Amino acid sequence: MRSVADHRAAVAALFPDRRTVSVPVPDALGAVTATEVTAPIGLPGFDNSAMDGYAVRATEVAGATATAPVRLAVAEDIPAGRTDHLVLAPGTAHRIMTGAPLPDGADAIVPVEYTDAATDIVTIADAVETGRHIRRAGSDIEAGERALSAGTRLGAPQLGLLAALGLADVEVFHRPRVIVLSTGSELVAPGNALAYGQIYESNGPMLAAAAVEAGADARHVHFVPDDPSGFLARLDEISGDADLIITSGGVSAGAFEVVKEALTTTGGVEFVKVAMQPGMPQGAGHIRSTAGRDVPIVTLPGNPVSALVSFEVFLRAPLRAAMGLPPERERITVPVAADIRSPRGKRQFLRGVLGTGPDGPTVDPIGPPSSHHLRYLAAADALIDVPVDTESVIAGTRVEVIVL
Ligand SMILES: Nc1nc2c(c(=O)[nH]1)N[C@H]1C(S)=C(S)[C@@H](COP(=O)(O)OP(=O)(O)OC[C@H]3O[C@@H](n4cnc5c(N)ncnc54)[C@H](O)[C@@H]3O)O[C@H]1N2
Ligand code: MOO
Repeated sequence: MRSVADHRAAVAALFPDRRTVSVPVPDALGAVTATEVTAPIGLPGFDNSAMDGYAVRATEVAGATATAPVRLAVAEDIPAGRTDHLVLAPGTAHRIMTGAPLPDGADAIVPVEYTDAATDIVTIADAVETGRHIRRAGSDIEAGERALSAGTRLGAPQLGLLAALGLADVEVFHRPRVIVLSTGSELVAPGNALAYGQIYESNGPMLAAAAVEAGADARHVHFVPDDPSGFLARLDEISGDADLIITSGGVSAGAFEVVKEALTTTGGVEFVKVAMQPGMPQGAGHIRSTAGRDVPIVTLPGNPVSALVSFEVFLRAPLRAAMGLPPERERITVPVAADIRSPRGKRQFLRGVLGTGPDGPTVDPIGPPSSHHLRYLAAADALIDVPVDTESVIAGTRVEVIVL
């Protein structure tokens, strides 16, 4: 049997080197910058008002109080969006709105609340110091400064900054397009009635969600029955648009193992047993489309827990690395709250729940080890990584845990 580490290396080797692409900023959510982004303009781009009010010379309103207000003629209205350069003549004020350009000569803004809001002669009942409520050009970022470092994951605020800088496109690492194809003649799409012996297809949406959660551009397509020629035809259809295909099911030892049967005939995919539980039967390689495209393919076992644990163990890290993202899952070593039995010769990834004991964090194994117990997988927030040569772990022993 192949070790987990060796199969991990085989899967990682399928991923091509990171590729840089330029994408429109609105489409870049979740991507990682491939290069540093330098501000092409300063922000703000011009001195402007931080308040709705009146642009003044601070010295001219220095003595203003409620009982001894200052009156100034309102010479201009400056709403945001005015693009002409204005000059504030001595002894006047300009009515100005938030974000509007500051007229030359003005050095402070009196908020409208401290005035009578007049449009001809404004009565100002409070003094303001020089510079008050003015947003200076370049006070957020200067043109030529670093706006984002290379390797930044683009979330909403980063996209906002890029847009504010007037950048239409951004250089990012290509996010692999992942397509998930489930196989199984027993499968029925959720929302339809089940006949006896049928089950709802859950691996497609689950694995696509796992890939999206990892950062990839992933989707699942409608499953196919256990028919090798139909399976190969579907693979060919989806291979034009995928950087990675993940299949589920049809890779173990019985009859009607559609994935193994079809891809053993075409070649290019190696089927192996990996010394782990769940997730023993695995396959990895490339398929060649009729259009001549070689697409990496990873064939996961059909048992739902096996499929998702296999994704965690083999696919999550290389997928993230391909997009410039760190592996992200934290590994901790904590005492286990109950005894564990583990199969000889297999590295076990057991579902667990993190908790707190009298001496700090602990992990509690939940559910049986067999790989159809989706319910316990859904309740777990950790995978307990039991080494291949360990057959039993006594409660209280420290174990390595992958925090989900
Ligand atoms: N004689 C042997 N039998 C099995 C072995 C073995 O070594 N010798 N390995 C077992 C192990 S371990 C696993 S894991 C499974 C893997 O089998 P396959 O990858 O061939 O998967 P299937 O047989 O197609 O399905 C297994 C199981 O999972 C259900 N399933 C499949 N696809 C989906 C889906 N998309 N959504 C929900 N559930 C799915 C399927 O109905 C089966 O119950 O083989 C063992 N057998
Ligand atoms: O390897 Mo299977 O994944 O144990 O059920």
